[in-house]
Amino acid sequence: MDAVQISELSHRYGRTVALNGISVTVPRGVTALLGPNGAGKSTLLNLLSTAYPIQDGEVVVHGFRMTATPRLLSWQAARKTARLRRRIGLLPQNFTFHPRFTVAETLEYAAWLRKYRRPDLRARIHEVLELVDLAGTGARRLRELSGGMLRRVGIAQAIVHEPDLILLDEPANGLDPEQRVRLRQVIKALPDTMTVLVSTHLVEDVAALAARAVVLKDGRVIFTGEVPELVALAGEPGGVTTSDVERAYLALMSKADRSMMPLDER
Ligand SMILES: Nc1ncnc2c1ncn2[C@@H]1O[C@H](COP(=O)(O)OP(=O)(O)OP(=O)(O)O)[C@@H](O)[C@H]1O
Repeated sequence: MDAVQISELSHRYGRTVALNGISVTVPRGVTALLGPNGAGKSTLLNLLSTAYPIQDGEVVVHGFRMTATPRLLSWQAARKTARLRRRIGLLPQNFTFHPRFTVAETLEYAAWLRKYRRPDLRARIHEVLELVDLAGTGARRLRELSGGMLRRVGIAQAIVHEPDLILLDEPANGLDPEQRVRLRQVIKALPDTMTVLVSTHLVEDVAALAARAVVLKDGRVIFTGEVPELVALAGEPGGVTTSDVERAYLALMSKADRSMMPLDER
């Protein structure tokens, strides 16, 4: 059974329909969540992370079922959400922590927030810093770090409590090319027991880091499957280089645009 199962999930902000009844499954490993601005990527990640309550539809994350709950949460539902939250790690789009915190303090705080208690927390932090290519930086203050390093601290705080599901919202946004490459290497090296969903609007991220992709447009899923299947949609057999994926992505977008036009204008 796939790690994450999403059924008929919808989300509105007032009159804006951000997600329009999407159904999709996500297996373990790295999946790219691709789509243009406003497609609904952040909304989906916020719903999966339990940051937003579910309005309509259902999500099952590693065996935990989440559905719309009445405004007045029962204490059992609140406890269930709190338990699930400990199994999830989120790097939001605007991740910040206190600039005077050291890297190690930031991770200790993130672990405490998730009620992750281990007598050997220091050893876990050491292990995580190695994983994100920040070994030896535990005593440095966040304000001294570069943007790329901060982003890797962001990934470290998302995985320190050994979650099953990691949600990374546009982690490479605004980084220079070298830092982007480094960040992708870190994401690719995450343990394959984890389910990692990485949102991006950069097609090059997909070719470089994910085996699978989910493509969203206007709150709908317009593709889900292996990256080579996405490339094959462009009608050309072959590799999964950035330009292959880019061609396929553009073909998919224009096909989706056509399918939303009145019939006589296609
Ligand atoms: N808090 C909000 N209030 C009102 N509308 C919102 C809010 N957040 C998102 N939206 C709208 O919902 C739709 C989906 O937005 P969302 O941020 O999920 O898309 P996205 O794919 O993450 O876009 P981006 O790549 O720009 O972050 C957009 O039309 C957006 O304007």
